[in-house]
Amino acid sequence: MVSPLHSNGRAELRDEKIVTSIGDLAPRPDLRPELLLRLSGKLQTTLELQQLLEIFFDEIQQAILVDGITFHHANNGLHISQGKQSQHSVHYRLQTQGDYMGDLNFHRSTRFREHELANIEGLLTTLVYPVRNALRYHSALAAAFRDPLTGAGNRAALDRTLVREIELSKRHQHALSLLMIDLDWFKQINDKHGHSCGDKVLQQTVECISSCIRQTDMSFRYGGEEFIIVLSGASASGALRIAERIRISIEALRLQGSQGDIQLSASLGCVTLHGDDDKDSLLHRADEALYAAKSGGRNRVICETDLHSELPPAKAD
Ligand SMILES: Nc1nc2c(ncn2[C@@H]2O[C@H](COP(=O)(O)OP(=O)(O)OP(=O)(O)O)[C@@H](O)[C@H]2O)c(=O)[nH]1
Repeated sequence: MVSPLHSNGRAELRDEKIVTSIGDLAPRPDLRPELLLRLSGKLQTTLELQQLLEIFFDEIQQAILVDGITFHHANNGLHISQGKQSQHSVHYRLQTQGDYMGDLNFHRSTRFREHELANIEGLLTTLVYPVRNALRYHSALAAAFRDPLTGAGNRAALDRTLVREIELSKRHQHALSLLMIDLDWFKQINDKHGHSCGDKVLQQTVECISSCIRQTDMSFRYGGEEFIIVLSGASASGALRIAERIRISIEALRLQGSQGDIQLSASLGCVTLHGDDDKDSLLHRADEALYAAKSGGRNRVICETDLHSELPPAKAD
């Protein structure tokens, strides 16, 4: 059912309604049937949420003047806006058969009138199922790029991200750093406490890493107990600070295994993009730095600059 909730007296004036299904909201007489038909047809041409809302925003202008719309999905962090956000807004929660499908706000500099709200609701009936299909498509796509055990990005996601971030970094001349992280003596944890305990350690490691980085930084599972962090905008010194923070946090984890406490530590390689780098050369240098951290005693961070400073000085002729 549609249940209005009015709240006035704040900077943003909001009305709130819930759209539960197409059946709840019958199209109103002052919406031309051909408009609804065309809108429905256009909304079926894409599964991309961004494009869907673009089409919706453009088309509804023929029935009602709206300055902007914003869509927000609390569970998967989606936030999309079209047009501009004005002082007045009306808010709808979209759901079908109990499935939450996001929140949609309509914005305007003047308050919406009753018959306009009725029109918006009529228009919304065309959007409910296309949004549901787009959300399912989005989830399927996200799952294809996620490691199912830890929720970190998988190798395919890493490849795509690195190619994109390297290109952006070169185009906009901002720094890009990468950390390669490998848990120390992980085989012994599996051997002593069992494989499922090892799995939990991997999950907690990813949680720990996520708590040390920004939401915009990206973490990936590179191999069994090996992870990559892509730090967009981070210089070598910034990346080193983050790497140390991760190393200390992993060492501080208190984990209980089937055979007693687990003392965890990790080794990290830290590299920063050079002008002539591509994805493979960057990963190769990170791997070298990580190898040096392992052979240097583990539970440490090695930067590529450390590697070079260890090289013997060039011989004078
Ligand atoms: N539980 C669990 N173990 C895994 C998974 N993937 C890989 N492994 C294990 O990770 C272990 C990696 O062992 P090694 O490569 O010898 O590395 P390590 O014991 O950490 O030693 P160093 O890296 O040299 O410090 C192997 O025993 C793999 O079976 C997984 O998804 N779950």
